[in-house]
Amino acid sequence: MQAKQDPCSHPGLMHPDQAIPKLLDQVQPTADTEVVQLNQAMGRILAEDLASMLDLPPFDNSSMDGYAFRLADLQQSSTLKLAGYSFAGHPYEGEYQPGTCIRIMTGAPVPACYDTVQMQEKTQADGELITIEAPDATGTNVRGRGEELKAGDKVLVKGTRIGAAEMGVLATIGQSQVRVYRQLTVAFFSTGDELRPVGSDLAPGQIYDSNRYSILGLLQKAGVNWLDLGVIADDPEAIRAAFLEASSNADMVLTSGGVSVGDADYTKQILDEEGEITFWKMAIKPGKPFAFGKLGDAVFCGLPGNPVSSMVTFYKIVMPLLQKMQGLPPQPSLSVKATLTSPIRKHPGRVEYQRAILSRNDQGELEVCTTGSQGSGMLTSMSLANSFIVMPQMQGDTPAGTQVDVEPFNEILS
Ligand SMILES: Nc1nc2c(c(=O)[nH]1)N[C@H]1C(S)=C(S)[C@@H](COP(=O)(O)OP(=O)(O)OC[C@H]3O[C@@H](n4cnc5c(N)ncnc54)[C@H](O)[C@@H]3O)O[C@H]1N2
Ligand code: MOO
Repeated sequence: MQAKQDPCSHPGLMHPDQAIPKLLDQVQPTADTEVVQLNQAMGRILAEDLASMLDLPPFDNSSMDGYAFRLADLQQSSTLKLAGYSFAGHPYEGEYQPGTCIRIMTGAPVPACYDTVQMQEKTQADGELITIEAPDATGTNVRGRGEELKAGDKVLVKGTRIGAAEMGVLATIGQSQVRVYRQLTVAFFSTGDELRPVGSDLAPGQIYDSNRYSILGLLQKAGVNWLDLGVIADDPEAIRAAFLEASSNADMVLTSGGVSVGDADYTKQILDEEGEITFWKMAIKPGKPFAFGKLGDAVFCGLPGNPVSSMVTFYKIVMPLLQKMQGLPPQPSLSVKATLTSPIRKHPGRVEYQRAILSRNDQGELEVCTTGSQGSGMLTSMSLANSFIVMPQMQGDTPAGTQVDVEPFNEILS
């Protein structure tokens, strides 16, 4: 017997694997760059390849507190005479005398006349006489100049998002400032007469506007500037005015609500009049009604009003668009297989992103269960989740015990 189709699906809906590349073709990376000080560079995207100006490390140095010496000298006697000191920042500058060693600290330069370091715990000091347990090989405990990188080697490539490690790497190669892509601005607002801002009282039939806050959180994680235009009433002229203000101040205009077929769903209509609508509706659940287009020079994304739908469409569609516009290369989404521990009810017709909890069982195997009810208005299903179970478009009901595809939330959602 044929499984019952998703009643909200119909044959015109495009699979996200087809639709997302088409949408990506319609946006371009920003060409604008600027130079920022390194302490302002966190989260920004590198606009140039960077080569090291230095060998790394820049000089031979000790990886241990101990003594530096010539390994060959230990063949005559395991006791060497202390000739001086090399501390980090204070190199030893004396001449080499056979049968000598120097006291050396971690990170201090190993003078060219010595080739090996022994850690303090494998030595014995008696005044200026140091008895050393011979290490296995010449060069032990010496971090050689250039062993990590040679001057001129490429260190970071254009399109890298600068995270904590990159901040440190840039400092290591002496970069006090860095050229990055211009930070994008996203203007956003919610539409709906039922929406009230937090901090106000609710009259019958009203709810708090939550989408603006989840979207704000996502935009902050995405590393863009944002312009919050608040809640706009279900009024064509108010929406038109908001569109114009948003599009003249931003690279992307993001709205939530009003993209379906209801009597007060004006977003698509005004977009059609003021700009261009190039795409609407995708075979995904939640998030089927998603509007895409152009508004002046800005890219327009109209997210569905249901709170989970707006987050899922942001994550699956808006995020890759923003990443491309910011100058990032395509970011692959990671997927793992896990065993479903509770059954899933699903109609064939749309790819479903079921909010889920991925964990390891006592045997160390990955297992996954949904967060429970999957209504697209139930935002707690997102806050409880650490992953999506991705159910293929034509999949129907699925029993516990099945291996399913799971996408753990990336840094944008966690
Ligand atoms: N006849 C049809 N009706 C609906 C369809 C359909 O295909 N045919 N699709 C449904 C699906 S799927 C979705 S998703 C929604 C999307 O509708 P809209 O984008 O027009 O959103 P609204 O109608 O404005 O709101 C939907 C829902 O979400 C609540 N909402 C809206 N904005 C916010 C906000 N900022 N914070 C919190 N909650 C918000 C709103 O009160 C509604 O409950 O359409 C279905 N209908
Ligand atoms: O696509 Mo809607 O987002 O199912 O609720």
